[in-house]
Amino acid sequence: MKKCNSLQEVRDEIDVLDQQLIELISQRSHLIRQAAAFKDTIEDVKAEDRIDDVMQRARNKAISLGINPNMISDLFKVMIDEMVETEIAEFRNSGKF
Ligand SMILES: C=C(O[C@@H]1C=C(C(=O)O)C=C[C@H]1O)C(=O)O
Repeated sequence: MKKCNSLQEVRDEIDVLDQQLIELISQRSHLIRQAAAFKDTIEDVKAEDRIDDVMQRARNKAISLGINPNMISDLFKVMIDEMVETEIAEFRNSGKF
């Protein structure tokens, strides 16, 4: 991680990372929509076991990086809840439901 020499430099670095985070979340969101095409039921769309795996992997990664796993769980919960809703809408629009 880069060592910054001023508050402005810190903020500039944060601003760049925030944009990258949003771009990654956007890419994730587009992938989630594609998943609907490979599913047959609403239970498949929700895939609770897969959510548990994703959450556990995210928590483990947070712990390995020394950041609070509960913060990551909270962020992922908001993100996944929203994305599953989007996938359900995509699934319904596909006419399979
Ligand atoms: C993308 C999927 O669909 C849903 C979205 C998930 C996610 O946001 O990671 C995980 C499981 C499903 O609830 C999937 O089944 O992999």
